[in-house]
Amino acid sequence: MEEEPTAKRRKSMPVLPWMRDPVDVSRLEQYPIDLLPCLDPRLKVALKNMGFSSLFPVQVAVWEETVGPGGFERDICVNSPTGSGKTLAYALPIVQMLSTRAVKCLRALVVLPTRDLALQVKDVFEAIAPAVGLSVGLAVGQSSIADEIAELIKRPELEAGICYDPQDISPQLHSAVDILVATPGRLVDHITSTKGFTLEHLCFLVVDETDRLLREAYQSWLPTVLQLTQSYDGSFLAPTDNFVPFGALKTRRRCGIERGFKGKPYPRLVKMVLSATLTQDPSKLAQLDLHHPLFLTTGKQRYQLPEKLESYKLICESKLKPLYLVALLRNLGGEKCIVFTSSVESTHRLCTLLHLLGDLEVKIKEYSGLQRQSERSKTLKAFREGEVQVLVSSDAMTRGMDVEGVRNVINYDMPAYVKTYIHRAGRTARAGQVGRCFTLLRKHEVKRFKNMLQKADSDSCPVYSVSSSSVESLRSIYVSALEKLKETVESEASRKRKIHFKSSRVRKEEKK
Ligand SMILES: Nc1ncnc2c1ncn2[C@@H]1O[C@H](COP(=O)(O)OP(=O)(O)OP(=O)(O)O)[C@@H](O)[C@H]1O
Repeated sequence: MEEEPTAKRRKSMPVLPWMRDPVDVSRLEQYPIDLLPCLDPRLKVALKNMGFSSLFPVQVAVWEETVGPGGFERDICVNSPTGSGKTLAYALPIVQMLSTRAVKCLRALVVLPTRDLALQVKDVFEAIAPAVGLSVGLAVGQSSIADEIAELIKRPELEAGICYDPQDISPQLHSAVDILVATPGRLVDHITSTKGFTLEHLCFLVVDETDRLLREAYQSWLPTVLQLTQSYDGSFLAPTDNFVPFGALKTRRRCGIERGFKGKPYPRLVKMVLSATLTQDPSKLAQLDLHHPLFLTTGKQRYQLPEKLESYKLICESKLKPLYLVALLRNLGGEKCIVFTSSVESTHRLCTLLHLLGDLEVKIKEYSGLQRQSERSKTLKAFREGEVQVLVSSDAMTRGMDVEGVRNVINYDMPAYVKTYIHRAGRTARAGQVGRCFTLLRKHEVKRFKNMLQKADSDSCPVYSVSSSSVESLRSIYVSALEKLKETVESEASRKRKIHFKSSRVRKEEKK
């Protein structure tokens, strides 16, 4: 669940000086890839193969401040709406910078809060990095640690029949990847126990979904990474050694307006932190130990919804809420849709109930933190491929997920915080596409919802109505579906109790 500072804390919280003078990304236009200065032609081809012909504004802004005239002089903090293309905004400059590397070693680390997100980001790197001979690895615990190590570490070829002392071969172990996409837990596992795994050559650290990652300590992954990458040896690839014409790209960073910056050496480790709801809390940001950060944001408001998102509210009778949902889903006529609930339990209950109501001609699946990863991945794949049209999801899954063709998001339960609204709604209307977000409200929630939307710079949220006859027509099957739901939930609970009892008995017997 997203959390927000209370109004009192928000008022008293000072904004860091560098956050008061941001670069406004909304003033930039898309930029044709063909004209982008300094872009390796092989990457141009890779981007075209992805179907991209121009860079989005946030990607142009980051390019300007990194590969472009900004020259990676400062760490980059990006606060830009969901679906605005933040992944490529950091992936492209990193791959461009590493494209000239001579020796393979781990130079870029991207950390994400969940495995599904990490897989998604790895796919973006995979679409461009191989074009310039770079390899990308994944450390998320999807496979066994041994398999992961085999992918990440290159072992020397040893002669058969000879016994080697593992201590002797350790120095000859090398990274098999240039870029690593990781979740914090598995990253720490590799740091602490994988022979040959080292961050000593790291040039780029990306903390995506920063506010979410900073909220949870995850085995102190951040202090550990920072400690291992602190010493400066001057080996950073300063991009400004060769003069390059930047055309229309410009930066104000070279004007020397930043006090105390001139003459500072390049940091060996460049950090890029990004979110659609970047924290402004100084104590949280301090954990990142940013080097002269540059803040890139969109517009004046702290939170921004995608430009082509339409928000609607659907006011329902409390007891008949599921029927309003069914009526709404019928109206959407099989368009891809994500339904968000407030907890993993209600996700499961709602999904079961929708199946019991059995009135919809769409395939509905549950997607929540209560399920095994393999099950979740299977569901997500089916949703991506269009075999499943409706995903009933818990909040744990809201952030970052990029599924093509999601036209609608439904908040079955009203989100508690504006940040949650932003991340949920942001699963649609991505990359400049249109999308709709419906929020089911009980009468007493209407005012709170209105106040919440104002924080997201959105005043427009018309009422969406479903016909009362379509709700009424479902009443008769609803009563029996509710009874069946009760039975199903009880039998699942008793099955779980039995499994729990059996496994604790086995454990006790093993101890004897
Ligand atoms: N230059 C581009 N041209 C066309 N499509 C693009 C471009 N860059 C990114 N996209 C597409 O835009 C979509 C959103 O990108 P991405 O997932 O990086 O957004 P995001 O800003 O990280 O969103 P979130 O905050 O929800 O994580 C993706 O489907 C991606 O393929």
